[in-house]
Amino acid sequence: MTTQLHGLYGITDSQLLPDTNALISAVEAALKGGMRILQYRDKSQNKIKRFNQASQLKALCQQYNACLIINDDIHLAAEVKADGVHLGQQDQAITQAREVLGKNAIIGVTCHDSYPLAEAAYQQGADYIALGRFFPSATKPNAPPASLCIIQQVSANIPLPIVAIGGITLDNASMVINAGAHLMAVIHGLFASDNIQGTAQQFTQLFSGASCIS
Ligand SMILES: Cc1ncc(COP(=O)(O)OP(=O)(O)O)c(N)n1
Ligand SMILES: Cc1nc(C(=O)O)sc1CCOP(=O)(O)O
Ligand SMILES: [Mg+2]
Repeated sequence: MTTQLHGLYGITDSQLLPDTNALISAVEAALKGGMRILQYRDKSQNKIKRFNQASQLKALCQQYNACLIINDDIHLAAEVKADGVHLGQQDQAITQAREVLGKNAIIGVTCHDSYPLAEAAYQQGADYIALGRFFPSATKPNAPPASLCIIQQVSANIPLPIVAIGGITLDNASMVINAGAHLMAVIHGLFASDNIQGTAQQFTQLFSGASCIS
């Protein structure tokens, strides 16, 4: 598997897009606009809905040569043959994800504003480091704030792609890119847009050569 982690990283939100048809249409619009990495994030306990939605998103992402990452749930990632999983500091361990998903899986880890957490994630075999939140977030208003300096510090010392998250919009995206972020993880700034395809296109144009080939 050849994987380049770069560009727009859309994340679904079960409150913003509760209906499966609306979810699939919104994601397809973002894929048409150039998004090549998608995270399925649904905090509900509805296993059947989560499996059905994640399976449909896997097929859709495959159609567009895009990666599907599952938030929090290593076993759902395995069940739907997703490309990887995103783990927070309160989620399961990287080693456990690697054991279940194998060496080619993409494992991303939330490191907030912390260099020691980023260093630990790198040592434990993470594939990308997520930092944030950089701007006020409509989706997760209580996420701890991060300064742009952490992007510079991590990119200077750790050879992994950096994902910036939290309140990212077309207006502020260039700040995280200029600081050294390789991917922008976006929920509201993408999926709450009236024109998701056009917004994805504009985010994608901020990068060149974004792709995720499996
Ligand atoms: C790309 C990306 N970065 C950070 C997060 C947040 O993960 P976590 O801290 O586990 O919080 P939840 O998303 O699970 O509420 C993420 N999901 N994706
Ligand atoms: C899921 C999540 N994690 C964050 C963190 O800082 O770890 S911020 C966040 C929400 C991102 O959504 P939006 O683009 O709407 O702000
Ligand atoms: Mg989590």
